[in-house]
Amino acid sequence: MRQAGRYLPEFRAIRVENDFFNVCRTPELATEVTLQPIRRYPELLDAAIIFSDILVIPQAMGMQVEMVPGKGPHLPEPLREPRDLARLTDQRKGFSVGRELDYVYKAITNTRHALAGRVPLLGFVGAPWTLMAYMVEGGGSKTFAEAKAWLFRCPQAAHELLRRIAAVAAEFLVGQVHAGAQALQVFESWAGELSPRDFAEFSLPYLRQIAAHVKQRCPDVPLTVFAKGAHYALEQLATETAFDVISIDWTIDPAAARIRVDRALRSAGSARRVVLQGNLDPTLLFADEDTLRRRTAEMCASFGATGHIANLGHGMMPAHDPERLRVFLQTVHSASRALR
Ligand SMILES: Cc1c2[nH]c(c1CCC(=O)O)Cc1[nH]c(c(CCC(=O)O)c1C)Cc1[nH]c(c(CCC(=O)O)c1C)Cc1[nH]c(c(C)c1CCC(=O)O)C2
Repeated sequence: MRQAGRYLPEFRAIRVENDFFNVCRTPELATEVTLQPIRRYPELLDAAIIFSDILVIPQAMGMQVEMVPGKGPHLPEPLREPRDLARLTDQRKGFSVGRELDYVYKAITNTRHALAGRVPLLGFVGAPWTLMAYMVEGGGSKTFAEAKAWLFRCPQAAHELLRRIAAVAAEFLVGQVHAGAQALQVFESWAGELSPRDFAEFSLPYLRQIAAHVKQRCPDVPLTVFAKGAHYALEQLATETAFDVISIDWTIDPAAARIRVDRALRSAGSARRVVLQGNLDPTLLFADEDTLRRRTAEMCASFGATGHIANLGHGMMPAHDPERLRVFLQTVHSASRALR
């Protein structure tokens, strides 16, 4: 998450001249920025993730989205009530996911060529609840009161919006595979704002639909879900969806997550193996090197020798030192060699 980004001076240099979404919309720039971390950490990163943002879907559905430096995403005309759904363009005649988001497909194809097989390329989307939260709040929020009020006050309109976002997201993921993405991730970054009951009603069904749609069309493409803060849903994600990988944040103990997922699969009589991804607290990159090494090795050991993709539990931060990230990456490799 934000493997490319402001912690890298070479990224900041490009952003001086270019607006965030201009980078997303210009295949050469998106490729350049996607490759920056791959070049800086040769042999250490096992995948690249296409430079884009989850908010390209609200844009494709007709909403204006700006990236305000130092503040994050801003949607100047948020959806405030159910009748605002009429402003969205996804149901208008002639709307096409492929046409609206063609620039992402071009960036993916261009980046696949530029990577020349060095590492696989990941595509991604935002999940419906997380995107709805931005579309209703108009940006980030401490409480998500506006978006949650929608869920409780107008559940039908909320489901209508979530269903429409899910349809666009699912088609967009398949299009990314056709453009060259070799694995996919779905970001439900605001899952933790929902109670288990509301996650079951407003998030899980759409995650399930997206996974089913993609798995039907692209059965061999690994599919990851990151539902930040949704510890309570580990078992459901493992047994009630088709995701191959569950990415967890640092508030779940890896060994406990492994046991819970395996137990849930066994009691559901499922023979499938779910991989876990995560989960170092990104703030540990601010610790001294010895602490970072020790905690990274502990994390790898806790996940176990197999079925783990090492990652941070959330995104890189602008103040992170790129050399500390190198220490993390080197330690992941040495720790996993030792485990095997
Ligand atoms: C919620 C979310 C967003 N975007 C994303 C999520 C889900 C993951 C998560 O929970 O963080 C996902 C995302 N955003 C970005 C990527 C590109 C791929 C990568 O390198 O990881 C990915 C996978 C680029 C980005 N997206 C953003 C940046 C930094 C902005 C800049 O360059 O000005 C990058 C590199 C901006 C962004 N975009 C978003 C926010 C909240 C922000 C502000 C964050 C901040 O200011 O640190 C929405």
